Amino acid sequence: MTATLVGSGLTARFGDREVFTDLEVAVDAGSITGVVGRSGSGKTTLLRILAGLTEPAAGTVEQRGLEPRPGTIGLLAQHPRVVANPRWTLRRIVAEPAAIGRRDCDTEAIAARVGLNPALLDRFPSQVSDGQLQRACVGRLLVQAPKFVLCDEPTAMLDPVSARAVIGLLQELVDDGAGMVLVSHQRRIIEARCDRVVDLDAR
Ligand SMILES: Nc1ncnc2c1ncn2[C@@H]1O[C@H](COP(=O)(O)OP(=O)(O)OP(=O)(O)O)[C@@H](O)[C@H]1O
Repeated sequence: MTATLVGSGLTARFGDREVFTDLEVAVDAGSITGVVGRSGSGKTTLLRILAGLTEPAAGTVEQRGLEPRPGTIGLLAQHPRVVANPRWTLRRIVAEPAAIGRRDCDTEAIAARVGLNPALLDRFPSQVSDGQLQRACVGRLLVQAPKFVLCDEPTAMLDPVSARAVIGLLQELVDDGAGMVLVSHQRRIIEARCDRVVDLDAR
């Protein structure tokens, strides 16, 4: 059975404001579901609900065809600095999922795979650029190897070369069988990469 992450009848509400109502979203293993919509339409809120970080006002999120276990969902944020622990070196950020699972991790090899100079692994987030930090976060995802990856504008902070590299690495995760939800304002990326698209403006 193909593993699928499914959100059914999702409603998000903050105070009196309903951000979206009765939304259906699904992503199968090995495919990409794009999420588009104007600023404030609820893209980040939807990812947070799918990740279990925000409770929906109505609706359910389920992982079908999978044994529930920690680490099945990975997140890649728009602003890596907001999510990266400032007191951890990039080495620890990259290797932490392996440490949690008591697995070995060849951090240098991961750094090479994501195009991060291994000399940067012993620096802290404040000592590297946004692009370098985002590459470390992608390396962490490669170590985590989640079944589903939720990406919130993962290239918004990056120059075009780094952006292409990050998209290529994310595509590798999908080619290896992960299901991905990709929020992007770049219609070109959405049209080229996504198997399904949820348009929060078309509702
Ligand atoms: N914790 C919160 N409390 C109150 N309102 C919130 C909260 N989080 C989000 N909102 C509101 O919900 C709406 C959707 O926000 P969200 O960040 O999901 O939009 P978005 O589509 O990701 O926007 P952008 O493209 O600008 O990142 C916005 O009006 C926002 O102000």
